[in-house]
Amino acid sequence: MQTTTTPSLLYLDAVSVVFDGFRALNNLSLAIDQHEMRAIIGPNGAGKTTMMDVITGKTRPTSGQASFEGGKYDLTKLDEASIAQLGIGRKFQTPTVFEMHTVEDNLRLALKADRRAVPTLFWRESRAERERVDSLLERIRLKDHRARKAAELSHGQKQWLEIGMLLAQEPKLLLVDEPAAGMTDQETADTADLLREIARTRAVVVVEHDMVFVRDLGVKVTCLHEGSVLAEGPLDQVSANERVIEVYLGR
Ligand SMILES: Nc1ncnc2c1ncn2[C@@H]1O[C@H](COP(=O)(O)OP(=O)(O)OP(=O)(O)O)[C@@H](O)[C@H]1O
Repeated sequence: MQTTTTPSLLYLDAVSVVFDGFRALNNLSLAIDQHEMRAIIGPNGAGKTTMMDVITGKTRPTSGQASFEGGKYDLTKLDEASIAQLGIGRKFQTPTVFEMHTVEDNLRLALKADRRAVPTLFWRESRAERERVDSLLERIRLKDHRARKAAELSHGQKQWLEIGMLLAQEPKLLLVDEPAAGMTDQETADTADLLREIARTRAVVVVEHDMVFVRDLGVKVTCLHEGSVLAEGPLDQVSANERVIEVYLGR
């Protein structure tokens, strides 16, 4: 692989993952640009989670290449912590916030884990920290809930808080797994807005089954099937693809 010539932020090249003879990913190639948001769709078992696992270093490809920042880093050679440190953040489907802490304390804790942070004396009181918490609260629409315990938030608000905690670490690429699952229609629409805002300054890959939400995102869509790309392009084009209808949308 010519790791130095690709301009993409994330580049998967012919990645295969074989579990006990079963090909969860089969020659999967995918390129994500800086500040691009991409929606990944596809039927159960298509390989979406396995693809995220390869990107984050949880699963090693059986063959193929995965690189980050225009080929600067070979993700297949790094462990999960090092990949997170490079600026790849992952949001799993179930929110994992500190329920007994307030919303703003959750964000403060996440700021301390800022992968770029230089240890600062009296960091707790620092004005920079307060400003960052305020700006994150604004962004994730929880300014009026800052002093509430995370446990008291709605499911959707908890998802936003966790996204805020990931943003505190200033990822270059944010991977988000089914953010709209279990959300109200309004929360779903707000989440699409939030992710669009986030994608102005970083890349976002969203795995999602909710087609209303995917339409709201208004971004390029990749449909996976049996571990490979079945179709890729604008949602209208992908959703008109006969094979996509057959294996996924027409169910
Ligand atoms: N650790 C593993 N060992 C064996 N098989 C696995 C393992 N992880 C995943 N698989 C299989 O690989 C295939 C792809 O799974 P994956 O979870 O990536 O699909 P998915 O597209 O995320 O599906 P869903 O939409 O249901 O989350 C599935 O058939 C799954 O059973």
